[in-house]
Amino acid sequence: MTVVRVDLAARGYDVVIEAGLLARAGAALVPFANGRPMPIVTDANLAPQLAVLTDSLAAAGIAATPIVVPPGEGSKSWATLAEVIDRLLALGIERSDHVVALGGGVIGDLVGFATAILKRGCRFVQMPTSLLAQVDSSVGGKTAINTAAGKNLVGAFHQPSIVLIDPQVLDTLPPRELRAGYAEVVKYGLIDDAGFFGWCQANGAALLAGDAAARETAIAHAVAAKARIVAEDERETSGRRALLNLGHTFGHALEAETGFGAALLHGEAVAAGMALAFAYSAERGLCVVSDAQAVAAHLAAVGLPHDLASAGVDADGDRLVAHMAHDKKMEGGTLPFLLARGIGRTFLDRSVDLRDVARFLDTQRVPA
Ligand SMILES: NC(=O)c1ccc[n+]([C@@H]2O[C@H](COP(=O)([O-])OP(=O)(O)OC[C@H]3O[C@@H](n4cnc5c(N)ncnc54)[C@H](O)[C@@H]3O)[C@@H](O)[C@H]2O)c1
Ligand SMILES: O=C(O)C(=O)C[C@@H](O)[C@H](O)[C@H](O)COP(=O)(O)O
Ligand SMILES: [Zn+2]
Repeated sequence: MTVVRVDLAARGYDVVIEAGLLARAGAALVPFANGRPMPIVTDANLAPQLAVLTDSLAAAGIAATPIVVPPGEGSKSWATLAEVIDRLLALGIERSDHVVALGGGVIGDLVGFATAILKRGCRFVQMPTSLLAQVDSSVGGKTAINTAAGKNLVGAFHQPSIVLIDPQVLDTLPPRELRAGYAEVVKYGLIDDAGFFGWCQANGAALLAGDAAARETAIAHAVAAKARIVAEDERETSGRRALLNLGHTFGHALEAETGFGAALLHGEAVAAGMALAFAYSAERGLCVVSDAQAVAAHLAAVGLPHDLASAGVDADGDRLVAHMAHDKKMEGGTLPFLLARGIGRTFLDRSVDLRDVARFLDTQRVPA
């Protein structure tokens, strides 16, 4: 078992990583139970995992009330948020109650936001079941839904009380989803840890082929890295946490362009976005071309999008930049951009002109 502490004083919490934890989660959840049935929000693809969890809770003397929403990014919506909140209110939820988020990043972001605003703040537990959620979204307290104007535009910082990660549940995750989550693993190397990018180059294929040791190493490494960054800059005010947004300004624009859905998953968009951020950094003379090539080559080698064409996007630069207008990093009309001086040397560049980003994107475009 690995335990990583997210050190946020009164809002601090443990992230527990242990193979087989789902079946033992009931005992771990006893301190968070209140004598009434514990609500578990999950999606319809996770029926087997929900059954294991409810059995484990029952063995610990805790009844459960499942709330099942449709799978996919579409559930990060006003409609599903309202449905979840109404169900929780109907259950008579109190502020000190815990709601379990059992699922991928969609469930974690949705439940985190629902509990942030219910009665001005109820508690929640993250039980991430996708690689992306285990290495990134379950830790750090960013919660949100999407709106017609863009990605994650309505949300709150709301930390969970505990994060329970069972790497074994990844055995049933579809390969495409595993790959998408792997993009956020690679991100940690590109941000500030060139050695870990080297680890990814050496072990990424094994991880994606199901190597349990490789995936546990990646999860523990990613969680520890994210916990450190979040502890330094919980609310993304100093610029430190913004590093976790590498590839996301491009990526969110690609997600918006493709309709926030199965055409391009979040992790896939981030993969293409990171490759574009490195290509743009190389074009601006900030990093050597061979670093940008190494990033794109690794993403391509594991089957992830690594440019506009492989992301399935042929929109022009102006159109993609228009999607960036709502980016939450926007300050006084300018958008600080995550660029890189090399692998493991990401920084926030406040001198980027969005017209130049549009021009760059046009150079990357391969018209159909
Ligand atoms: N809050 C944050 O810090 C943060 C960080 C990264 C991403 N995100 C958000 O996370 C979301 C993406 O998360 P995701 O990639 O987990 O998507 P997701 O929640 O849609 O899960 C991916 C798919 O895999 C299925 N699934 C999940 N676990 C499974 C399992 N063990 N076995 C079988 N199927 C399983 C789900 O039903 C879904 O169809 C995006 O909305 C993104 O914006 C948030
Ligand atoms: O935790 C963070 O901080 C991140 O930026 C992690 C990202 O992987 C994640 O996709 C996040 O939701 C993006 O945040 P946003 O502020 O750009 O909506
Ligand atoms: Zn992300």
